Amino acid sequence: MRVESTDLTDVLVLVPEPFRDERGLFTRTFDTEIFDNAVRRPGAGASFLQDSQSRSGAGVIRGLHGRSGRGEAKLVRCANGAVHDVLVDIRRDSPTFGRQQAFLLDDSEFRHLYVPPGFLHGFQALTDTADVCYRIDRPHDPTEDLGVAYDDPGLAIDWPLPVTVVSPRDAKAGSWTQLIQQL
Ligand SMILES: Cc1cn([C@H]2C[C@H](O)[C@@H](COP(=O)(O)OP(=O)(O)O[C@H]3O[C@@H](C)C(=O)[C@@H](O)[C@H]3O)O2)c(=O)[nH]c1=O
Repeated sequence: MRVESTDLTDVLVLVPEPFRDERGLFTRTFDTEIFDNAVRRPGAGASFLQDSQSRSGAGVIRGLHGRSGRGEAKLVRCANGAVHDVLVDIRRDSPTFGRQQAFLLDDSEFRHLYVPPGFLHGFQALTDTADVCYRIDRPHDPTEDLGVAYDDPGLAIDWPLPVTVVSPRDAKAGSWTQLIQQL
């Protein structure tokens, strides 16, 4: 597994190295030792507590979601299909505060994102079926949900496909301006 830095401070891309043969492929999707070395924090990899998977149809957007309090660290990958994944840094003390970056996550390169606490996260499914798997380091708690509208003009995220479906929660999410006032 290779580790790449990104334009966003502390966000990493973990790139597995699949073994391919006539049967298909085998890939290790996570390696605690490599991850702990990359974030320079022994035990960091073992701290992921919940694994989740969502399935979306083409054009679906989920997000932008964040978490209040001490936030949550996340590992995100696309196990089936492809997604356009977007992160926004909401850490006021970060050199990349307010900046966003998009990543293609798919089932051919298997790139993973390591997202530390303090980010908004969202994605759009690019394929008829897109399965996104993610691990978090704190149990899910909806009382800490933060959200910003995926089409907020202050963020002006360039989503690649026409939007097909969003959840009722995401459809009524607040603005980027409102969020930064409450940080
Ligand atoms: C996120 C989550 C949801 N749920 C429940 C709540 C709800 O009834 C149902 C669907 O939840 P949501 O509509 O919030 O799912 P979704 O919109 O897919 O939420 C996810 O979006 C992406 C972008 C993220 O980054 C994730 O952290 C998460 O916020 O599943 C859990 O039980 N555990 C969880 O960890």
